[in-house]
Amino acid sequence: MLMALNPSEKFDLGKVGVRSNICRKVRVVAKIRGSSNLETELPSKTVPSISIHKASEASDRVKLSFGEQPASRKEAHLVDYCYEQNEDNKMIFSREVKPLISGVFEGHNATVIACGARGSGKTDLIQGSVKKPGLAVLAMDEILSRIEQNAKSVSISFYEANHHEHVYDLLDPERPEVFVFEDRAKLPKGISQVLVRSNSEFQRLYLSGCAARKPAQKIAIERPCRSHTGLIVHVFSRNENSDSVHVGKMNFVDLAGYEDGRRRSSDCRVPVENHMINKSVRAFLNVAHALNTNGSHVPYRESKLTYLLRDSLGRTSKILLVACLKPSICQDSIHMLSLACRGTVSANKSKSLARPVLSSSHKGQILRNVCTTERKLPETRSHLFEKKATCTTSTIKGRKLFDEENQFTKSEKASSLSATVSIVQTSMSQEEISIEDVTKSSAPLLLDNTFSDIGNDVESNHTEQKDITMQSEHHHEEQTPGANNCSKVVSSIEEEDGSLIGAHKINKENNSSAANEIGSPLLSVQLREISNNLKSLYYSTPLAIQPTMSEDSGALSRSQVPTNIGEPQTPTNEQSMRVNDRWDATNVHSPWETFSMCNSGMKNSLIQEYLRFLNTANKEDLKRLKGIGEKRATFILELREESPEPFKSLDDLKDIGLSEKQVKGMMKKEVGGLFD
Ligand SMILES: Nc1ncnc2c1ncn2[C@@H]1O[C@H](COP(=O)(O)OP(=O)(O)OP(=O)(O)O)[C@@H](O)[C@H]1O
Repeated sequence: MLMALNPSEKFDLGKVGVRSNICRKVRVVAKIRGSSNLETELPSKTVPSISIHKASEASDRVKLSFGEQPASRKEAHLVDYCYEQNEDNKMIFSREVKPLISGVFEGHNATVIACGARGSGKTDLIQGSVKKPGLAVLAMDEILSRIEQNAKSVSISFYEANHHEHVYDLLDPERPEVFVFEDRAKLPKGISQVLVRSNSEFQRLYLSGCAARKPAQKIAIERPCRSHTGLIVHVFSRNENSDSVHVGKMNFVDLAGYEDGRRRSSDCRVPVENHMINKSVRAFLNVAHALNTNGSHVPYRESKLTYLLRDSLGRTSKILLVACLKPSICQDSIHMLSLACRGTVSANKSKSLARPVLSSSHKGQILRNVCTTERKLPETRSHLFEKKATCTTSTIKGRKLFDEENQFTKSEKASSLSATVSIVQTSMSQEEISIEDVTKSSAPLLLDNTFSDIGNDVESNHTEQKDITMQSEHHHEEQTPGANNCSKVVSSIEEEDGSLIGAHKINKENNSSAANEIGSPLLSVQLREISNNLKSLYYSTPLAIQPTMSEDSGALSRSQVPTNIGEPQTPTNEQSMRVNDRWDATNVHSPWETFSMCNSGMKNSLIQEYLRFLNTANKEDLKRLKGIGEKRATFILELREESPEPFKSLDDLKDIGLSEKQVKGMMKKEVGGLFD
């Protein structure tokens, strides 16, 4: 049962549409779909009702709440407007989409995103039917009528992305998988663009594209596999030389239906696709949230699709997010609505309510902050770890939270996480993250995953530091940014102890001036250095590799500094013990284990060096890498224009169209080449 507003109250056209969305970039509206025959037959008592209350007299914004309870601040969801069952696509089009079309002709990209639970009417909204056309069809009609007046032309692209985020071209009868790049004109390459002259032509193409996804969609008779679809409408004009010039584009994204990732299918399995699909749905909502809260970072890289559409999801684009709701309200609908309207409170107010949805690059920043903090603190490394264990009230709360959920078992993990949470709070004060918000979050899975990722990242970062520090003792401090950080940690320890400062300082100065002169040395040269480093590690004792801490201060002792890089020696028990003291998380006893540790350090250094190379090398040098040709090198440079350090992990190589397997193959080839 819906509590309808007085229609005259609702359609105060002076206040609706984009005009009421002054501070926020994304307009968020809800749409309650019509009831099917079955739903109409259900007695109203069995269907929880949606209550719609005007948020204030001055605007069209409404609060949605569910069930019989009166709307309180906690349970109400604020949206810019709510379209009820009797309000059809034509009305939504004229009030919401038509104003965006004018913007496209003026050069502003626009995006309409439909999100919601499964079966909430997203496809009905975007695609519609022959009798009741959807927003995309109505928009195309409008665009086609305008291009004639404005001497413009229009083409379309249509794609589908599955739960692995593989993108398929729906306008190509073969339905091939495409790797989508953008060229300098911001046009997607690798996906068909078909010129459209009339609406009938468009409908034929669009409907055949829609039909093309159906057979591949079915994985089981009862449960079609979920996927996202996207239509891009490109508007062009002709310049005096009759060349096509891209004016703007409009995207219609029909996101796959959200379904609780823990829900089991009829054969009692939890489908893996649930988790994957939900992740990319959330990526869109996280982008919308970041835009609406004026976040300093917009997490486009959380999903391939948000990255693909980033120029239509930017701060100058016009974005409409429609949260589709089933008339019979369900938990999935409420969850989606709560995520969709996170940023609607107000640009400023919502900052304090913002949940700590952390993107991978935020995590990267946090990890860098961990390193920087370690470097800056005057304490020795061991003191530092003690410090991490004593945390502020909120970090203790945070640790408790995760301990309770058995996210972390090792004490180091817990203390690393605590340190991370406290650093999140200091370094990301803009977002005002509070642990209470974490506990109250209506997206616990997301947060759990995010924080457990951070925990893992922090831990691997520590491991990486340990490994790299071993190498830094062999005067290769300049090898990687990570190694740099760690060597500085070692140096500060040395300074406290008063020993070795001179030698290291000279060495560092030499290295840094050499590095400045060289700029970005060739990867192969750097890899060779690491390779030589490995050789020296082969021929050194574990003690020589890892100077130990003196027992009371934890500082490096002069007597334990490696002086002898000669014949291999079997470590004594005492030496092994010291190794264990130094790296208390590991139990290194045998030469084999020591050797394995060296290898893992090598691998990390190689990866770091490879990424640094991608982030800094010039085009010609990039093309010397296996698997990087002219196109990819150009694309890498473009990525670097957008963000100075686009490659933070090997996973980021997916952005240049390389699969995990291809990346592994490339790394193997690079390393293998060293022994030629
Ligand atoms: N306005 C409407 N009136 C009556 N029934 C509707 C309406 N809109 C959608 N439906 C019905 O609701 C069901 C789901 O619609 P639709 O396929 O559009 O949802 P969806 O959110 O796209 O689903 P999915 O999450 O599976 O992609 C369909 O059976 C459709 O017929």
